[in-house]
Amino acid sequence: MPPPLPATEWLNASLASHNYRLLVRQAAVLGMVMHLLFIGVFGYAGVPVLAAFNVLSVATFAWSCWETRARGRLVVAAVLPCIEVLLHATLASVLVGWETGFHYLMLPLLPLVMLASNTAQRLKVLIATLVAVIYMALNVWTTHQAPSHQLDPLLESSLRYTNILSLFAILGVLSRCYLGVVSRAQQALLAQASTDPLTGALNRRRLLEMAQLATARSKRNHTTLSVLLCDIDHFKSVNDQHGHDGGDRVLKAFFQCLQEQAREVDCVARWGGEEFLVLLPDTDLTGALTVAERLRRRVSDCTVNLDSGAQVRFTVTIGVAQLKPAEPFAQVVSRADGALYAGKQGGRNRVLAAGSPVKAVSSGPAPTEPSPQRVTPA
Ligand SMILES: Nc1nc2c(ncn2[C@@H]2O[C@H](COP(=O)(O)OP(=O)(O)OP(=O)(O)O)[C@@H](O)[C@H]2O)c(=O)[nH]1
Repeated sequence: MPPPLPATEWLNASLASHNYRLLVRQAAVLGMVMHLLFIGVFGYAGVPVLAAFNVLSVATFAWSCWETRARGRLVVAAVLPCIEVLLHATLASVLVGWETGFHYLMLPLLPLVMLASNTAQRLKVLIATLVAVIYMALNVWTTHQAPSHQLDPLLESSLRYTNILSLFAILGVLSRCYLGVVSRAQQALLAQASTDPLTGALNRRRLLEMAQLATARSKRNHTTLSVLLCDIDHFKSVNDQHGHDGGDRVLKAFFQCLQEQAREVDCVARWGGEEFLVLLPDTDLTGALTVAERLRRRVSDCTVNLDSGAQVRFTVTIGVAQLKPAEPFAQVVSRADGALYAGKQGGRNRVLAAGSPVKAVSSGPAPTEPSPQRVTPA
């Protein structure tokens, strides 16, 4: 799992995602189509300067579309249409008047600039101020100066309503896009807050949340719930012999083994250091002991190949306990911990059950004592 990223970097990563690239490309294609139509409209209305400008606009949107295909040029692809909108709105307002509503298309530039995650705050404020000044200057200019081309009233209204509709559409799409980015970043942060960055296992905090739910469900539905507390044997010596990186590789391999043995409804969490806790809903002690023994065997068959060429074999000791009625979750963990401790004392590489009712997986008399019981000989 990659190291955790700060929130702003998650946002940047989301903005640079495939979806955002696609959105800019679609907007560029739409811009090309709209400006192709404007070439015809302004040609027909006898405003050759605007018709010619729209030829440039089509070229700009085509360029923007092409930039979305090149890696890392998303900023260029997004900035080109913004410059075009600013120039087009200014020119059109001066030549065919404020009433045509081209100035409306300048308004989405503000949220676009302010939400751009890679731009420095000062630059954002500068650009936003510039847009506001141009907008107001245009309004003042067009209030005192008649447009150089007076359009047919029907065409003027059609252009105005088209521009108003475009404004709503752009703001709607922008809001939807930003919401998507924020919710993806939120999900990523939530996942980060719930998992152990080294192995990808759930962390202790998340496990406790899930355990609270599982305990409540088990008590309400009168179903069983068990826990496995698993601790790698002599892990310190793995670190000592193969370095911390080697130890980390063993931890990851161990988590893989745990995941392979667990069902989808089970929760595997890093409880701390080289200790993992597995929560087994709808599982009684007998079932939990079976899972634990399978896991113990799987781990003892596992070989971790390190970059140094060394091969590491390791074993695990597992304490198993079933939740008793009315028992808090911390108590069942504490009993599993007691069994684990006894397993370590007894020689390691074994599965021990704690509490009552106790049943051994291996053949032999079923233990009757609530104290830790050895299930598997080392
Ligand atoms: N590489 C690595 N080591 C860790 C990590 N977290 C804890 N450890 C190491 O895990 C070791 C745990 O050692 P001990 O508690 O003495 O246990 P042990 O050597 O496994 O001995 P037993 O549990 O008694 O079999 C310590 O050396 C910790 O530094 C980690 O994230 N990565």
